[in-house]
Amino acid sequence: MNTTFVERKQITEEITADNTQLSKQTKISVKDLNLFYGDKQALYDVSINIKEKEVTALIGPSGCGKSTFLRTLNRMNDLIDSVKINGEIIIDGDDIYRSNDVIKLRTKVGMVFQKPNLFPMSIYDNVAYGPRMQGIKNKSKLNKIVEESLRGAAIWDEVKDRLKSSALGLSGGQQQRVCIARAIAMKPDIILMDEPTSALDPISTLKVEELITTMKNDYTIVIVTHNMQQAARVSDRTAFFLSGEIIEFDETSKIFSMPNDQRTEDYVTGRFG
Ligand SMILES: Nc1ncnc2c1ncn2[C@@H]1O[C@H](COP(=O)(O)OP(=O)(O)OP(=O)(O)O)[C@@H](O)[C@H]1O
Repeated sequence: MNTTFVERKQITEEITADNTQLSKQTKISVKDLNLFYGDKQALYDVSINIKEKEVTALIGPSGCGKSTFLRTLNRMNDLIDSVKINGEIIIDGDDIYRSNDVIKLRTKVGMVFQKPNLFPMSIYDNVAYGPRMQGIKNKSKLNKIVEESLRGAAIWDEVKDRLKSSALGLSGGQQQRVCIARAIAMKPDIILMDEPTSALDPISTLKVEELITTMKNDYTIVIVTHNMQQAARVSDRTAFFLSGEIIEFDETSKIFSMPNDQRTEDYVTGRFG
């Protein structure tokens, strides 16, 4: 078949656009990651590609290394002296353990912890804290960031009339959403969540889950959860960890309905763990 130059150019552009789309999809690429606490190995040859603007759930029994793995993604384990790491974690083309700019990394990769950990200051100051540390002093700029972040965390309407009140006066569920707003205020690309609803009541849990589902339009989210229903409800892909290894990583619907590995099936059906 003879194609004209214009047709060939168009086809090439389409293929390039497709490839760009494909290469854009992996946000975090982890290869052969091993982590040791002193002599004790906690992660074994972990390799995984985490896609952008998706929710990836990390599941597995207690002590299997989910939180340890999550913390490698923004180098939180660097804070522990005995930790040794080898392998590769590439985020947006940068090997994060070869670069020394940990502050930049933690700006790009925000984190929300198990228990709300707001500072004993006003709601406004909690959310404005990070941007102020980055040197933003302009009042109207800060107001805008605080409002956008609280809106982004689906808590604006509940707190807009009490921004100057102590954040610690909020309910646990509200505090956790302000923690999410505080993470959003740093304009991250990736948000890591370590069992973000385990300290919350069922209604607050549902609100945070709804929030996570809408947030994936803007952020890549990696969440550790012990709650199988939660993983099934909020995530696109799920990684099953066991004894420091990833046993299986696939679309969440597959992991929960037709896993490849018997150990995954035993875990998701509650036969162990
Ligand atoms: N700071 C530390 N020093 C030494 N060992 C640690 C440290 N943190 C975790 N470990 C060990 O590493 C292994 C993995 O722990 P990790 O907390 O990552 O597991 P997890 O899957 O997140 O568990 P859980 O679901 O109970 O939170 C465990 O054996 C744990 O005891």
